[in-house]
Amino acid sequence: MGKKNFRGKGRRGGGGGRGSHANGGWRDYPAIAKEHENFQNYYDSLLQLPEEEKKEFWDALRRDLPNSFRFAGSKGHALSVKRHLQTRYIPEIVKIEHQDGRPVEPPQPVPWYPDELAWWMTTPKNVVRKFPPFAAFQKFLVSETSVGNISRQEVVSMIPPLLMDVRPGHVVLDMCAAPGSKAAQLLEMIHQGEEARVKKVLRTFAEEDGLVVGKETQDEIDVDLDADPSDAGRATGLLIANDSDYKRGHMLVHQLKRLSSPNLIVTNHDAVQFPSIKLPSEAGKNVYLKFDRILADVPCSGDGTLRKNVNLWKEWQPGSGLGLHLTQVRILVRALQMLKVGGRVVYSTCSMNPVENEAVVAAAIARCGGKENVEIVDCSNELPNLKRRPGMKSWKIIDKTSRVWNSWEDVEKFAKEENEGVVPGKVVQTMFPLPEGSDGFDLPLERCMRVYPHLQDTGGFFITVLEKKTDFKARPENESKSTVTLNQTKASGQADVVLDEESKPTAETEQTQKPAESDEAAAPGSKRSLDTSEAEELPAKKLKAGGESSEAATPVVQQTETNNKPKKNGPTEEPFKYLDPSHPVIQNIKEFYKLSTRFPDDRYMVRNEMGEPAKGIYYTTQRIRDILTENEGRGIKFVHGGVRMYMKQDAPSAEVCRWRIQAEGMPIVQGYVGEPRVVHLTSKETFHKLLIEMFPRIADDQWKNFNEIGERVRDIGMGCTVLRIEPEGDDPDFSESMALPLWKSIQSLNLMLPKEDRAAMLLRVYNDTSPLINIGLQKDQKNKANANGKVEETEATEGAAKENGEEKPAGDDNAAVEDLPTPEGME
Ligand SMILES: C[S@@+](CC[C@H](N)C(=O)[O-])C[C@H]1O[C@@H](n2cnc3c(N)ncnc32)[C@H](O)[C@@H]1O
Repeated sequence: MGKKNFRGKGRRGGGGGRGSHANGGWRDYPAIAKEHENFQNYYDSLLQLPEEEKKEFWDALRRDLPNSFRFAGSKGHALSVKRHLQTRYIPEIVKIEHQDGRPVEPPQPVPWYPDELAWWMTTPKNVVRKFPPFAAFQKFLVSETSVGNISRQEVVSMIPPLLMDVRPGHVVLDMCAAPGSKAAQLLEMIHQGEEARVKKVLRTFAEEDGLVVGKETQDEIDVDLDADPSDAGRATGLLIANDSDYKRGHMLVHQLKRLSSPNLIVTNHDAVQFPSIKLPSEAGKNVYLKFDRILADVPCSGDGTLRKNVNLWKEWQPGSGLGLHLTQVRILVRALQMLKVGGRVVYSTCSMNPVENEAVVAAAIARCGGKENVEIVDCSNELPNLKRRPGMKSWKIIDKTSRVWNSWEDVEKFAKEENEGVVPGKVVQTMFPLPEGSDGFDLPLERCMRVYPHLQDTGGFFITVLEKKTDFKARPENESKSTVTLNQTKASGQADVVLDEESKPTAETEQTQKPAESDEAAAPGSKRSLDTSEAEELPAKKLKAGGESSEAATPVVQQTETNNKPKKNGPTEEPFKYLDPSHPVIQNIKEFYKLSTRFPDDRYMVRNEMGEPAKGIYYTTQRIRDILTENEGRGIKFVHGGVRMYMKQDAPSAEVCRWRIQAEGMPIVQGYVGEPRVVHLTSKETFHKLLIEMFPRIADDQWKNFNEIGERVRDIGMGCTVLRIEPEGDDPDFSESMALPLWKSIQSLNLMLPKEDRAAMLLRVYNDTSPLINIGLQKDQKNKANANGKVEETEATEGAAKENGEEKPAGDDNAAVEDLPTPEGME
């Protein structure tokens, strides 16, 4: 391929070097004026950057954000997808030139991300999307993103999970998780090493159980079985991904489902009142879940995202962050309460405003009893290549009228002397740095981390890692140490939401906690919402003690958030009902697939009130089973849990199990499926045929076209089988072992994979972008063209037609519709 210039409507030439050109020279549409006097003045005075750095800071904020992505999924798989970027796409990208002849900068690894699994390039997303020379690369990005192998994520957003130190077996909560890019990283960490561990364990009893597990891999040799040993190598960790917004919660489910993890639960709660999750009782005592790691990536004003959300240049308001401060503190306090001693909370925002950052950290630590109870972890040795600045120790507050306040004392004075006791909109004491000499003044806030746009060409971001040193009872919010009378705070909506009695639906207390904090068992369903977008709208209130209006009696009243609107709740979710292992369907599945008795059969679950298998059977970890079972009827809003493992299917005869293994459940169960239901494939060519052809025929000797698996697919019984792909040879594009569901019917075979998965594999393994061939449909069309109307062949299926978006053809009722299933997600 020769050199390629940009051609197209948006072409302007120039720009594009990392950090060197104001707009990259790509854009054609009217630019938003990237100016905001107040905003600039505030941050200039706040950050106190040296003059030359100040310019770099603002120049960076005005530039397009680099286009970044992360290779996701298990490490081995992620590395193999990364190899394609390096060997196939980068060599082509470097041939592309700007109009002025400068070469395009190819994607480069993000310097601080482990294993070079995160990459970025200066060419903006919209250019890659629109310009023909990038077409193949764009296809690769889209295809791998659609199947979950690539996560399009801003680089700063990748930092918090990396600082959480999540290990296999950990119990993790992501309190504000939607849309889920950080949750996906956390889930990957929980599963780290699982594939190799499971294989290592399977190998130990493979011979005894008559299982063929293939060659021993290097990963298997290297893996540490002790990292998560208790469940035959399977990951035992748990991620609860929560978001208070129901719709965003579903985006979260969509994003995380692609990882097919039985270790994931998605919930829909206000993080401030995240409910205590009950575990099976121990010695007659109630036990509640505590977390090893919690991510509090809280809602924020987002002024660090200016490069991505250019509208913020217009929309930024002085005091944008003020309305969120209290919610942020409450979320962080709740996180610290739910943490195990020794556990970590990572608090992060995409805001640069200390009122949402250091002030929140300081206020939360103060409520939790100070630095003896909660330590700010020194992370200076972590991610050494990440450039950052220390957290601030002093700052000013700007209110919504642009008035700048140096201290809470000034605010009180103004309120009392000039404003009839009313504090300027939403300003509260905890927003200010602690005065010298006060408790907590020596908190090492410099350990907080600030990422500025000009340091490494990113968005602005704030991260702090906190470690719980001991159990504590959090101080109620209204127990202020302020000299200001705050006894009206209940009336103004500042009641202690975590601890208050009315939010407890049951009389249960957490026996795992010290008695002092037993009231932490906050319950679901409390009436109080703290959705801050609503709180932003609240008018300033003026409250007077006892209704009187003398100056001396006028307390200073902090305006805070209240709740007057309903939460964005969704419909009631289907219940989660676990099946008894003796259920005839489970027995039938075990028998048909000759499942090893070592595979747990007490973790199968269905999603209907009857508790009977109807459409799908899901699988979860044992811990999730316990959680979903114990908390039934406690009002906890679980919106997702479990991996679909078996789907109901029309079967051609009574001997064929009507429950086929679903692709997403396959990695979990495949190693335990008995040889009678396994087909071993080793050749790249055979796999290509199965990927590109839907419903390829095996009847009339056509099984001979299937090379090494021909005889096997001719002889194996009908129904679902495990197709184990065990590449032979040293072709790096065809080197990954995998297991996929293959359906055998009388006349044909079909890989039970959604179309986008087939297309992604064709692209990845064969660099093939040709369309899929639906043999079933071709046959059907041939039949219809047959003027006699006699349908001689039965292969064309309703499912196949539907899969192509067609209605079942009229008159086809005569056709003996065969047993070909259409994979889920193909319709
Ligand atoms: C900064 S975003 C989180 C981004 C996410 N962690 C990620 O990496 O994709 C903040 C999220 O908090 C949610 N949210 C807002 N208020 C909340 C509350 N009180 N409790 C829980 N979630 C909340 C919002 O719906 C939003 O999805």
